[in-house]
Amino acid sequence: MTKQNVVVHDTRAVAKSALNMAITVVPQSAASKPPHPTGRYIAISRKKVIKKLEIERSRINAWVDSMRASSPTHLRPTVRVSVTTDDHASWILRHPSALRMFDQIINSSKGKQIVMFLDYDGTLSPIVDDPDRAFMSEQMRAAVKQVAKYFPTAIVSGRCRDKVYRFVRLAELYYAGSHGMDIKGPTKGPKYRTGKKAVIFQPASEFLPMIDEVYKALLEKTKSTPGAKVENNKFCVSVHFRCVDEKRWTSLAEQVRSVLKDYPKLRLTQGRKVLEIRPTIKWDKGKALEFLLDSLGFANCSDVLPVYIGDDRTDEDAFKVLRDRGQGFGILVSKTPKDTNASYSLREPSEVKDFLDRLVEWKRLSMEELSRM
Ligand SMILES: O=P(O)(O)OC[C@H]1O[C@H](O[C@H]2O[C@H](CO)[C@@H](O)[C@H](O)[C@H]2O)[C@H](O)[C@@H](O)[C@@H]1O
Repeated sequence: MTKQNVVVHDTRAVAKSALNMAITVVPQSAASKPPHPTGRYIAISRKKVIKKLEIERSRINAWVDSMRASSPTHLRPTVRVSVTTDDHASWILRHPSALRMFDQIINSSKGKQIVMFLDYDGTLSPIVDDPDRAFMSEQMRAAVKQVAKYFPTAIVSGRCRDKVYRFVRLAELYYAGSHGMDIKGPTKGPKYRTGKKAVIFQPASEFLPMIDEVYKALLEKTKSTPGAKVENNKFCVSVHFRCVDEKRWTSLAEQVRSVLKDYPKLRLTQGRKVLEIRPTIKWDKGKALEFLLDSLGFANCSDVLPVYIGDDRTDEDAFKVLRDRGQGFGILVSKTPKDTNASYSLREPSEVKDFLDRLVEWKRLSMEELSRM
């Protein structure tokens, strides 16, 4: 016998076994027999199992590498100057400042209803070490409140909806928490075109017990890593790397992966020094944006201009939806060049506030003008 095969009992178990290495090894002769009529089984070679493990490992390394690359401590000063000068100049040509292009943006809104979508962390509030202390300023709250007076406005966040509501505290907004998997309409304010009462939508509710379980398992698994923080976002979980010594990032990512191997219905995505665990359902911030437009009565309408402002990879799903629809535009909040589907850029939350203030001022003046006619 020169070769052995691995026999497992369905495709989901294949993935599970590949990660656990809890595999049944049988001789080639047995594995090559046709499947038993009552039990489904497939054979995979040891080579394939090893390949899967290698893929997993390189995925972990890729996450950690990209987190490192975006960490300012890893940019050598000499490199930083030359790279940012050239790259930034050409990037900004492709994604000009939304403040500088304000008049152009406003011109494209003629005859259309602007609908505002705002991410929370890094967009309305500055990034801080402690996720529980990511407060928005009173000035930003006032700006968002004014925006919501004139335009339907939604907060779309990876946070759990209740938590983001506690930070924002404005009842007149739509809130899409857990990356859009928990949507609720405003308890006050206009109902726009639909005339519907408050919207509630939770496409991943069946995952609640699983998310709770994985949250507890992650807490337990990562408690040996100083600085690691696990945040329960109701329909998803965040594992924070920000306060963890970079030397431990790979082992923390492996801890996360080792918990996840038992949950094939969950997947991992990456944000700003955070790994996010969420259901494999086809739902993201882009789908949430489309759902909200439909709920507001703007499905298949050409007289609507959705504007989405966000800073994170997960916001790219929404930027892409707008780009694909050829309707409205995304604004990326970033000081450094990044691959993005957004049309415009803003450097930081203070510029987001300036943009919102200008939008409100423009709307107020144009309404005054209309009333004088
Ligand atoms: O969609 P968002 O509203 O941008 O939420 C994405 C994640 O944001 C939070 O983490 C980020 O902000 C923290 C506070 O500034 C920071 O400490 C962390 O490093 C960032 O990744 C939030 O805590 C996560 O749960 C969200 O998934």
